Amino acid sequence: MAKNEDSKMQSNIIGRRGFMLVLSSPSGAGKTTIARRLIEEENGLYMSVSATTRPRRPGEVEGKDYYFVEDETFHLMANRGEFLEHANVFDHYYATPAVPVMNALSEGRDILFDIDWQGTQQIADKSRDDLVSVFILPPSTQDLEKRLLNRAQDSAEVVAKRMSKAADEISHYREYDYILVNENVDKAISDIKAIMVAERLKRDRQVGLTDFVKELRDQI
Ligand SMILES: Nc1ncnc2c1ncn2[C@@H]1O[C@H](COP(=O)(O)OP(=O)(O)OP(=O)(O)O)[C@@H](O)[C@H]1O
Ligand SMILES: Nc1nc2c(ncn2[C@@H]2O[C@H](COP(=O)(O)O)[C@@H](O)[C@H]2O)c(=O)[nH]1
Repeated sequence: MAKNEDSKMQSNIIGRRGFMLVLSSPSGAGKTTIARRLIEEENGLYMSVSATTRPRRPGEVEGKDYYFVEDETFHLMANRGEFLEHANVFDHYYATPAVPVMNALSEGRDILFDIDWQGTQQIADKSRDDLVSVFILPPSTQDLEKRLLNRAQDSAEVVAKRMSKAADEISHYREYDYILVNENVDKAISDIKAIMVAERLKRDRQVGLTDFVKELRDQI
């Protein structure tokens, strides 16, 4: 599928600061599925690759899905201030390396995050204006459990633990800018693309706007 170039063109003329597009949801609602498609289809959108102490799942690739690190390395990096946010989720540590994100934003690239509500709160505290947050709900609890089981990548015990935390995760939906029910993946993706188009046009993100408008007016 061709990548969407439309909203990039205006950025090239005026100059734009990137944003952080955060997806959160209870485990299994579909963040990873949606994120992979968005990265494939959206020009100018890049995935933030988190560091984690959780064991690698079959098929996961180091540096693409996660940076898999030992507990000791994780805490060393956290103490050195290398993370934009970090949290303990389902008994493992997860964190967003800060440098790639900061570079991307200033270069006008948008960054996609698949992180939990704790990380989203930390990013909102540090950098609210750069944040666009989307909370994804499953159509039903039964669907959520079915998706976790069908994914077939976690033990029954892990699935049960994730289901038991779902209500807590969902209780944070009010902290997000946009709420989507992921019943149909294509619809969820097209809704997020619509959000991105609108967010790319926000006046405050268009850093070259004053100069551009001045030039237009001077030409009249
Ligand atoms: N709209 C949908 N309809 C049916 N199945 C879906 C839908 N969206 C995602 N799935 C499936 O549900 C399972 C869980 O999806 P996914 O791994 O993307 O969830 P997640 O939110 O990233 O979970 P986690 O937080 O545990 O990483 C996958 O097998 C995926 O193919
Ligand atoms: N606060 C953060 N949460 C993160 C990060 N990377 C992933 N996550 C969240 O953890 C759970 C579990 O993920 P899984 O890959 O083990 O299924 C899920 O809710 C992710 O959104 C991060 O860097 N920071």
